Amino acid sequence: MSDEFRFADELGPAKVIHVHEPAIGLKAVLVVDNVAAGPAIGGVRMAPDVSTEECFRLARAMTFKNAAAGLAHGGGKVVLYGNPKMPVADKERLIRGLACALGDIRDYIFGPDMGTDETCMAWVKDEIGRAVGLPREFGGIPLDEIGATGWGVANAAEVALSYCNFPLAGARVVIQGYGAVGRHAARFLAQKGAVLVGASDSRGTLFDPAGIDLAVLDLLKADGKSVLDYPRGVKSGRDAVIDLECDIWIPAARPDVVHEDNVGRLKTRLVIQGANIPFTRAAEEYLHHHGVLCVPDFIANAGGVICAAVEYRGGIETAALDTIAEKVRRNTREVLVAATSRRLLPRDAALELAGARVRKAMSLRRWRAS
Ligand SMILES: NC(=O)C1=CN([C@@H]2O[C@H](COP(=O)(O)OP(=O)(O)OC[C@H]3O[C@@H](n4cnc5c(N)ncnc54)[C@H](OP(=O)(O)O)[C@@H]3O)[C@@H](O)[C@H]2O)C=CC1
Ligand SMILES: O=C(O)CCC(=O)C(=O)O
Repeated sequence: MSDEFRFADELGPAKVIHVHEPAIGLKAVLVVDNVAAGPAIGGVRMAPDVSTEECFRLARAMTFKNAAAGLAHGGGKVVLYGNPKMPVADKERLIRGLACALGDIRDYIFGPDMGTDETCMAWVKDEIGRAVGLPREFGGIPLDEIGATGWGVANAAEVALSYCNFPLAGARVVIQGYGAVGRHAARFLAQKGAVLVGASDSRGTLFDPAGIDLAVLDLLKADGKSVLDYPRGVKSGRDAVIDLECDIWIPAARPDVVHEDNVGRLKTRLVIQGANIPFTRAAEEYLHHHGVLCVPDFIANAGGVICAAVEYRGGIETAALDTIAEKVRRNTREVLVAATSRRLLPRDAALELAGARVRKAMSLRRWRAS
């Protein structure tokens, strides 16, 4: 029993489901963490090296994110083993197979995450009638296409800057993981006068202190190319993104990229976490003690799931963007006020805020763990 319940604590997880269909090479894990506030929403992450532990940690982050945002949803996540860039017919077969396997788990609502997008969600909706982050043609709000999470990240950055000693206009930004979250965060920050000086992807890092032309980089990425194909700047390995000097550093890729052994290399003044669980606690503590403000993931990157919740209730894109700005700004302010006035790690202030809401929701349910 101890192995199956190795992640169990007073909040969850409610269900851990292992999906295996050898006939189509389908291997996946669903973690439904906590459903006190309502059915869990959280994306499907497709990558070759995911794990059950990563899935649990991401599902827990969704529990806190959804509670902090005041959504009528608990937290969950799916990891799907495979290369997200596989031929589209193979990917469609896997996603449709996954949807069918989990069709009866009604307390989980599918959404997009790394390696999946609105097209994948359309396949899920077609199979089981239950998905968010859908294409417009299905009446959805395509959250990655409109940059819902990047919009929230940019709003969090604006609020956080009132706790830093520099303006957004002219601020040098570095993005680790120039994908759906990263490129839109760069776009919204650039609209406010910030300058993208560095960006990385799975293949390497680009640095151009003169400022990267977002339109040129976006075209390259849309064409399946790398930041390394950008015509100017200095190119290096993907890990080098940690060393780039900047004012705002935004992780927007995989977990635990910054940890106690490399955090000392960061040369920045503000971190806004676009990715889920991108820094270890030890790294956040290090930054805190060195005066670098770090806005935690489940506060800063809630834009995507807020958009998904608005879509789920039949709302429209402008309502989603307004709701994201309002909720992310309010939560960022609340967390930073608590953190500065009580000298807390911002993550601890955020956990207090979200944890209290989860526990309150649990206390109102018949079945509760505490
Ligand atoms: N999409 C959303 O709305 C939300 C996403 N998030 C989180 O944001 C993060 C990014 O998600 P999303 O933008 O959707 O994902 P995407 O797949 O769209 O983009 C991920 C980016 O990270 C790069 N990347 C992948 N692996 C690595 C690596 N090992 N080192 C460096 N870069 C890497 C990819 O490179 P390449 O282009 O070469 O593939 C790509 O540029 C994830 O943590 C996700 O959970 C959080 C909230 C909502
Ligand atoms: O895509 C969704 O439904 C929710 C977004 C998500 O998974 C996340 O916030 O990490």
